[in-house]
Amino acid sequence: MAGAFEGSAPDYDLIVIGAGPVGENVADYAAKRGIRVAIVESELVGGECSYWACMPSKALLRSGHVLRAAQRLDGTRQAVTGELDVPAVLARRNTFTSEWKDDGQVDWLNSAGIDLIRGHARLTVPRTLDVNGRAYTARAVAVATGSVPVLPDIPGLAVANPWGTREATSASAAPARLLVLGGGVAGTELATAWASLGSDVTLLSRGPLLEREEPFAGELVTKALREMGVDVRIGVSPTGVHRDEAGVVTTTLDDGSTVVTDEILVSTGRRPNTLDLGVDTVGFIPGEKLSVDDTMLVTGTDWLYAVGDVNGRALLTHQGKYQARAAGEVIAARLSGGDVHDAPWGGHVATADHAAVPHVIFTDPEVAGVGLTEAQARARGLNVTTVEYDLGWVAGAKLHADGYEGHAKLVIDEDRHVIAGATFVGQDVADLLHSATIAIVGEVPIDRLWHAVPSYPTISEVWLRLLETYGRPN
Ligand SMILES: Cc1cc2nc3c(=O)[nH]c(=O)nc-3n(C[C@H](O)[C@H](O)[C@H](O)COP(=O)(O)OP(=O)(O)OC[C@H]3O[C@@H](n4cnc5c(N)ncnc54)[C@H](O)[C@@H]3O)c2cc1C
Ligand SMILES: NC(=O)c1ccc[n+]([C@@H]2O[C@H](COP(=O)([O-])OP(=O)(O)OC[C@H]3O[C@@H](n4cnc5c(N)ncnc54)[C@H](O)[C@@H]3O)[C@@H](O)[C@H]2O)c1
Repeated sequence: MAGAFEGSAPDYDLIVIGAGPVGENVADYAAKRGIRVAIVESELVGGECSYWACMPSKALLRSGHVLRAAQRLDGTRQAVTGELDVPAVLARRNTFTSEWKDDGQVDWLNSAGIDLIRGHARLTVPRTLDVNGRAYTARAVAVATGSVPVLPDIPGLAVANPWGTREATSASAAPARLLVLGGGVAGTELATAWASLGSDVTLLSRGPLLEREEPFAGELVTKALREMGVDVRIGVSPTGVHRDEAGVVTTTLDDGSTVVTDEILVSTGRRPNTLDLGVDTVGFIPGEKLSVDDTMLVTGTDWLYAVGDVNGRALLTHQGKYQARAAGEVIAARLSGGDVHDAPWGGHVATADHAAVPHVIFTDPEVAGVGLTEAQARARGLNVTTVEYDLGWVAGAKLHADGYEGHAKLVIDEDRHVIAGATFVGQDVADLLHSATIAIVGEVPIDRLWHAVPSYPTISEVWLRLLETYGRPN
């Protein structure tokens, strides 16, 4: 491999482009194996998740969740009679973003022995990239540049100065009226957050909410949002947007109606961040994802890796970090001539991306899913049975909230007699999800699950109820 540098030593063994959660983990896991690593970052070390996505959005959501949970309990309801203190919630959110400063993350890079190069990186020739006009060489390069929001082509939208998810997670005050465009994960979470913080929210969705989930998830979230006062409009799309001189935004819909708000949030999906990255030099179309194998090696190369949102496999921090652990270690192993464990479920592959991607949507109720929905399983041709149970009938759930509303569903692969997918919707179900992830990744036979006894009285007793609904083995 040294021949690629015409006799001169490369600057690094590995250069990672993008110091989001994923890039940081690629660098860390590679550096721990003793190779020389640098990371390039054009904005803040810590990436989207830390400053404009996961952390601030969850901080914005949490206070409303806690207040409503208290209001659902007789006895506690009487003790909690006020409204949220919005400036205090926003100030608490700011602490979770470290006030949008990355000093702590930079200290961690230093302590991990990873060099930081500030600037925008572009691939130029194999194993070489340009940052601020200087060429850096490495034996391997890992791209972890994340994703960027998609702005739909709606007349007037771009010039109406819309909010993206960055503005919606970092705003310093609640707009009096907010229109949210897009009924996916970000749209439903941010509609919940800003409605909790006092905004008068209208949520527009061209299809059912959360359509990649089991249908009951979107139905329960729609009902709950409406009960919170959100005007959820399904099956409509904007035909035009106009912001007047006073800053008021008027959005015209295809049913002829108009919505007047102070801000419009666009949360209509994201695309891989590859537009200005030089990916054409490795045969990819700028703006499209970098396709990879299960070790995150980019198709058609033997030195370039793509990890996290940028490879399009799962736009989630924890799943990207899982890929990063595998990629960091396999890069180090390949560069140092070590053993490579790339068989399915080996230490150097992200096999779970295909079978068990856990995700939690922090609406109220929470939506927690892993593996395949029934529709996805049937589309893959699996021979499946499903079982469902009303979480409101579980004693542990009744203790969490008076009139608890929630639902659970398992998708069972009958040929392998294991769980292929699980979905839980309800208050406080997020931490229940990992039990299902373990059952799917561990391919635990259904019959054996009868020996995994949930504690009484917890929400996890829904596992027993689901098994009883499915039927006890002979
Ligand atoms: C509103 C919102 C809420 C979310 N909430 C959750 C959640 O609760 N849980 C969850 O798991 N996921 C959540 N996500 C998804 C999560 O944010 C992403 O999956 C995660 O940030 C991806 O990490 P990454 O490291 O791949 O990319 P990013 O976090 O986007 O980091 C990429 C980094 O690369 C840098 N960069 C880009 N191009 C270059 C370049 N050419 N040169 C140098 N640096 C460059 C960027 O500045 C950035 O710092 C949320 C997303 C949004 C939008
Ligand atoms: N809790 C979490 O883990 C969390 C939270 C937020 C975001 N995320 C991640 O970020 C990713 C992006 O989130 P997102 O909500 O932006 O995307 P998404 O794909 O979840 O939802 C986008 C929504 O916008 C709609 N849409 C797309 N184009 C449209 C158009 N032209 N007009 C009207 N509606 C349109 C889609 O039908 C969909 O309902 C998600 O895939 C998710 O992985 C995760």
